[in-house]
Amino acid sequence: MSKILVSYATKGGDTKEVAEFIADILKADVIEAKNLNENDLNSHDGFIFAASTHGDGQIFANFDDKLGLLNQTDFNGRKVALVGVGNQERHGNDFCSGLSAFLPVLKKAKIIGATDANGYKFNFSRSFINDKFIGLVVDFKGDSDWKSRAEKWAESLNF
Ligand SMILES: Cc1cc2nc3c(=O)[nH]c(=O)nc-3n(C[C@H](O)[C@H](O)[C@H](O)COP(=O)(O)O)c2cc1C
Repeated sequence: MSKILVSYATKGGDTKEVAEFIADILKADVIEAKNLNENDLNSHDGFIFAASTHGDGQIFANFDDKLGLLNQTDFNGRKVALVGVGNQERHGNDFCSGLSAFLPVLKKAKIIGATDANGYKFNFSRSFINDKFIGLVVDFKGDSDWKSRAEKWAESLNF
């Protein structure tokens, strides 16, 4: 069985809750991104990286600080799924845009788990590419049903 690591960055705890919920379903290890190191990356077969969007559509700083580490990692075809947490009503011009910061540093990874925009209303997101979000996006404060969305998504992943 694949050994999966969920790593998350959160400002106020929303992304932590989402990450732990998903990790529980997949029986995955969980680590906060600020503690993520090379050893963690080398000892797992598949990954879920979860980050909220802050600032002007930026990935939350604690994962921004780890993008260099991810860039140096040879994912060698290993699978990575992405989770963005944001707020479509207040930040509909950049809904979960920060998630897109992972794309340039995940060279050689196989990115899985793209989703469609069903149920969302937003103007723009840098993470919405070719009519798909590049991963799961969660409107934590605006979507009281985020758990069923996240559960379906987690169960659909083929690590
Ligand atoms: C200053 C600030 C800027 C934000 N900018 C965005 C944004 O550009 N896009 C978005 O989707 N959400 C944005 N949000 C909403 C947060 O991503 C959202 O509240 C999220 O649930 C926070 O998760 P966290 O507690 O894990 O950091 C912003 C929130 C704050 C406080």
